[in-house]
Amino acid sequence: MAGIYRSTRYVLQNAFGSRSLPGAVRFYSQKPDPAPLINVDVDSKTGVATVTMNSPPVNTLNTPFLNEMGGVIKELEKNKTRGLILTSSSNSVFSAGLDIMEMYKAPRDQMAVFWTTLQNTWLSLYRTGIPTVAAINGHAPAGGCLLALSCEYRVMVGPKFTIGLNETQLGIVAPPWFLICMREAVGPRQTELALTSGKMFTATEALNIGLVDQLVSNKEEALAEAHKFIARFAKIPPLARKLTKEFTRQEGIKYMEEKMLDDLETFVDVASSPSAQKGMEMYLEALKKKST
Ligand SMILES: CCCC/C=C\CC(=O)SCCNC(=O)CCNC(=O)[C@H](O)C(C)(C)COP(=O)(O)OP(=O)(O)OC[C@H]1O[C@@H](n2cnc3c(N)ncnc32)[C@H](O)[C@@H]1OP(=O)(O)O
Repeated sequence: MAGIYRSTRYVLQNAFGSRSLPGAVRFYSQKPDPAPLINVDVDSKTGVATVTMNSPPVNTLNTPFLNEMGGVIKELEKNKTRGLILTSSSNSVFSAGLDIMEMYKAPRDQMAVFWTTLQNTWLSLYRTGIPTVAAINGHAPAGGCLLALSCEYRVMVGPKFTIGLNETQLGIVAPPWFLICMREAVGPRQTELALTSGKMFTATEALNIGLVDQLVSNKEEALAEAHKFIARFAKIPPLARKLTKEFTRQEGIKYMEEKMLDDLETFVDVASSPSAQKGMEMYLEALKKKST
C-alpha cells in the first residue's frame, strides 16, 4: 500500500476515532455549490418525498453530489418521511454512474475521500427504514444502476433506456457490494452473466430478468406506480418493516460495516492501477468523441 494511501486511512480513522466512518466526510469536500444538485418535494398529503437528481448533464455521482444525497436521506429520516422516490430531472439519463473524473488521474487521497463518501451514502440509501422506489426515467449505467438497485422497488420507463453494471467494459471491477445488490434482484446466475460481460439491458430485458419490477411508458406513470408501491405499506407497522428490511439486506449491510476500509483500500489500488487508468482514458475519449 503506498504511503499516501496509508496516510489517508490514518487521517480518516483519526477524524472519526473508529474503524467505521459514519456519515459523509463533509470537511473534506470542496466549498458546496449553492445551487442544489438534488431537489426534494414532499407531498403534504401522503408525506412521500420525490427526490429528483438534478446535476446536469448526466447526474454523475461525485463527492459533492453524494454528500448532498447523504444529507437528504438523513433529513428525510429525521422528518419521518413516509416514502422516498428517486428520479431524475433529465429526460434521458437517470444517472451516468460514478463521475469518472473523480477516478481518472486523481490523487489517491482524493479517490479515498470520494469512495468513502460513496460507501456512506450508499449505505444510508440501502438500509434506510423509509420505503424507497427508483423511478428510472433514463439510462442507468454502473453507479446509476447501483442507486436503483439500492431502492426496494424499480419502475422503469421503456423501451428506449438501458440499465446495468457495465464496469468490466471500462476495464474496472464492480466491488462486492454492487454485486450483492445485483444478486439480490436477479440471482447469482444472471449476476455472473451480466457482470462478467458488463451487459447493459434494455428496459424489457431488465424486466425479464427481474432487474426492474415494472415497465411504464413515461415519467408520470413511473411516479404514479412508485406512489402505489409506497401506499402498500400504509398499514404495516414501520418498525417491523424497517427491521425486516434490515434482515433481508443483512449481507450488504454487514459487508459494508465490516469491510469498509478494506473495500476502500482495494478501490484505490484498483482504480489507480495503470490498466484501470488506461481503460478510463479510452472510455472518456470515446464519450467525448460521441458527444462532439
Ligand atoms: C474500481 C472501480 C469501481 C467502480 C464502480 C463503478 C463505476 C462507475 O459507475 S463508472 C461510470 C460508468 N458510467 C458509464 O459507463 C456511463 C457513461 N456515459 C454514457 O454512457 C452516456 O453519457 C449516457 C448514456 C449516460 C448519456 O448519454 P448522452 O445523453 O448522449 O450524454 P453524453 O454521453 O454526451 O455525456 C454528456 C457529458 O457527460 C460526460 N459523462 C458522461 N458520463 C460520465 C461519467 N460517468 N463520468 C464523467 N463524465 C461523464 C460526457 O463525457 C459528456 O461530457 P462533455 O463531452 O464534456 O459534454
